[in-house]
Formats: sequence, structure tokens, C-alpha cells
Amino acid sequence: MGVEIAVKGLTKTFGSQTIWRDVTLTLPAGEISVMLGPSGTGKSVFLKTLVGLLKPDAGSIVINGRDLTRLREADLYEVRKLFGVLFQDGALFGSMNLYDNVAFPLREHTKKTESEIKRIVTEKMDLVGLSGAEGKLPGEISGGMRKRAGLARALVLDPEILLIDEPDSGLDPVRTSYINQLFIDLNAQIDATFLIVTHDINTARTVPDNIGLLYHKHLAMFGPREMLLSSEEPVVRQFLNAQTVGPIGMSEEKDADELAAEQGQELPPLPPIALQLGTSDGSPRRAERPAGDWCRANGVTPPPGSFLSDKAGVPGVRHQPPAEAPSVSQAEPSTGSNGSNDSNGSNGSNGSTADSSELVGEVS
Ligand SMILES: Nc1ncnc2c1ncn2[C@@H]1O[C@H](COP(=O)(O)OP(=O)(O)OP(=O)(O)O)[C@@H](O)[C@H]1O
Repeated sequence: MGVEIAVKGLTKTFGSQTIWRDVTLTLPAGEISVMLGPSGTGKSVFLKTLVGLLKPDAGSIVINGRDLTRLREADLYEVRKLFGVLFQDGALFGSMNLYDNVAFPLREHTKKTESEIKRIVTEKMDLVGLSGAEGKLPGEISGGMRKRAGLARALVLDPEILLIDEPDSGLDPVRTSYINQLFIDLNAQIDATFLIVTHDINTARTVPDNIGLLYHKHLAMFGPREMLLSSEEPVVRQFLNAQTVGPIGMSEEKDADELAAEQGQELPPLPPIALQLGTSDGSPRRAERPAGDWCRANGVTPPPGSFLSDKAGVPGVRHQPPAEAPSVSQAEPSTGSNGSNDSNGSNGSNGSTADSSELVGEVS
């Protein structure tokens, strides 16, 4: 079922530079969570801190009752085996073929025989759709294949936690969709908790069970997807809807003059909440809950047109709701979407009451 990761009061600095402070969240066991944030807000630093590659200045990371921040190096080494990490570029050894790259952690960290290793490597290569490419060098394959090879390598030790850093970087939208589908299918098949760092709004809107947003040296919000996707909190709303209006500026925060210039500018209505992507064989997602569950339980009216399509609300995709779009309280629960009951940081969420006749999924 994967393991829960409970982060409390986590703070990280480099010298006089605070990256983020007092980050508190719980990644629910077996669920997919996504961490968003403008560039440079420390998302990669967060992943590296979780896996123990960087030491926080304060706070705790508790997994299976043990606080990683307090472990001795030898114990940390053991706990790290719970993690599989997929770095942005796959982090493959350029001189090794894919088979040897994927086999590397098994040869390094286990005493398995070559025939056992072959069975595992073959299984993981198959799982990520790379059967037949074992003999290729990383330089001979596409960026998408490199990421999948990196994923196969991250899976060979059967991790309970999978950390994935910007899987969409350098990939076209179609390859991004394929790798997202792979994550959903994997999540349904293996016992692991997923944390994906991404900038891709489509990924954020359709893949995870939970969403977090790092902004301006703190965790602005973390919780079930429906909470974030219906939030009117300015920074969450701006980021998840890819808008220029809001507190996030070109490089960091907007200054007072820039914010004053935006006074009175009308924001587009919140776009509808998309259905979560389902598994490719139609089997339930691991943490599947009926669409609109979180909104119902929390008295939030989701934006009109929500839960009708997995394309709803994706910037650039126009969404035309039917003339009489059923509100979620009237609609039959749809498959493939949920609202987690783990509502860490349930601050600042509410629903839009925008007129459905004006509804488009496109935002500026
Ligand atoms: N080892 C390090 N020593 C000093 N500063 C570091 C170190 N690693 C990261 N930083 C700094 O931490 C900040 C956050 O970096 P990080 O790569 O985590 O951001 P990010 O949110 O992942 O950005 P992006 O979305 O652009 O990938 C940056 O200012 C970076 O320079």
C-alpha cells in the first residue's frame, strides 16, 4: 500500500538563503501527490531532503515511525532503500546500455544472482514499455525513452515511495500524456506512494490525488485535488490556471506597484475541475473516490461543468458544457476522480459560482 510520509515544520536554508520554512504536510500512503511551484522555489530541494540527500535545518520527516532527519548515516542508508527516484534527465550512465543501467542498483545493493537480476530487469523494462531496447545506449534513444529507462531503474528495488522530478521536462505533450498514463497504471499496480514535481498544469489537474504548492519560501497549500482546484486563494488560483494576474511575478513575487496596477482586473471564472485520468485497463485507481466527494463533504460548489471530462479546465482546451450541466450534487458519481479525505492544510478553499453559460476552459 506504500507508506505515509509525515513532514512537519521542515525548514531548509543554504547559508543565508532560506529555501522554504515550516513545511508541514502528509503524503498519504499509496496516493499520487503533485508538488507545484514557480521556478526556484525549492521543489527539487524538497525531493532531495525527503530522500535524505540534503539535511534540513529544522523539522521532521517521519516514515514508518522513524524520523529520517535524526537517523545515523548507516540507518539512513537502509531507509533510502524505500525510495525510488526518477531525476529529470533519467540520470543514466552514458557508457552503459539500458539493461546495465537498470540492473545497476541490484548489482550495487543486493546479492542477487545474474539470473534473478535478469528476471527483474526484464519485468521492469516491460512495465515501462522498453522491452527490446535493453542493448541501446542512453545517447541512442529519445528523451522520453530515457525517462522510462530511469523509471525502470527506480523500480528495481521495489520502492515504497517514488519521487519523480519534472517527468515532463523536455517532452512533447503526447509523450507527457504517455508518461502520465504510465504513472497512473504503475500506481494501481505497485505498492508505492508517489510524489511528482511538475510545472505541467494538465498533469497537475488530472494525474494526482493531492496537490501542493510551494511559493515564496513556504507551502502555500497542500491537500486533496478538489480543494486546490476549487480554491480562490490568489496564488493557487493563478498557478493552477496559468494566469498572469495574481501575486506571482515574472521572476518572484510582484511588487506593490505591480499589484496595484492589477486592482479591479476581473479574473476569469474558475475553470471546471477535470476528471482524474483513469487507468488504461479501466481498473480502479488505488485511491479512487467518487468525483466531487471532497467538494460535497466540504460544502464547496465546484465550478460549473466540473467532472464531465478529463480535458476540462486545461488551458488551451475549450470546454463546452451541455446546456444543462448537472451540478455535482445531482450527477451520478463518475469513475476516475476523487477527493482525498486527508485534508492537510484545509485553508482558503472555496468554489466558484460562475455562470456556466460563459464557461470556457481557456484561461489567459
Ligand atoms: N546544493 C545547493 N547549494 C546551494 N543552493 C542550492 C543547492 N541546491 C539548490 N540550491 C538553490 O535552491 C533554490 C531552489 O532550487 P530548486 O532546484 O530546488 O528549485 P525548483 O523549484 O526545483 O526550480 P525549477 O522549477 O526551476 O526546477 C535555488 O535558488 C538553488 O540555487
